[in-house]
Amino acid sequence: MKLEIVNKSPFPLPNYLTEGSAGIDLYANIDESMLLKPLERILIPTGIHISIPTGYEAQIRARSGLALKYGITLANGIGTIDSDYRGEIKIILINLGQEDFIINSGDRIAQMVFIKYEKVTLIEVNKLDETKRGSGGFGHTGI
Ligand SMILES: O=c1ccn([C@H]2C[C@H](O)[C@@H](COP(=O)(O)OP(=O)(O)OP(=O)(O)O)O2)c(=O)[nH]1
Repeated sequence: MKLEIVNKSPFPLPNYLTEGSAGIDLYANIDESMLLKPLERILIPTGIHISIPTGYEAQIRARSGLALKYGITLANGIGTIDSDYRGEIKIILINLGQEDFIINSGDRIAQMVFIKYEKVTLIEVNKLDETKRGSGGFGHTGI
């Protein structure tokens, strides 16, 4: 899939689809370093704008190294970038660690993956078909 991208950051475009890597690293495009205290959230600009083909979305995901070493993850779990969004992609970081975390311009703070999704027509009914599981969930089969 080809995708148009505007890069207003000074950082090079990522080498997507090389070496079998699924995620494009996203860089913090900030004027000054920022401090993220434990349990604080912050919105970090990337300088990246994209035009995603209809039927696809981009997902913003945490970087596992930052999560494991510092507790730095995304406050929204996975960010959804809609195919009709033309604004700047921004990253909602949260510090779930116990130490202050400093974000410097050019740090790779998250990654972006492209996903094809199913178009769904919702059909409203009064009753659903029956299954063995029924309403059971949330560990009802034990651990
Ligand atoms: O981590 C994120 C999540 C979203 N967005 C942008 C792209 C997305 O298309 C738009 C709206 O995101 P979302 O649908 O998650 O936001 P919402 O809270 O439902 O607001 P809206 O009413 O604007 O849809 O914001 C980001 O830049 N980063």
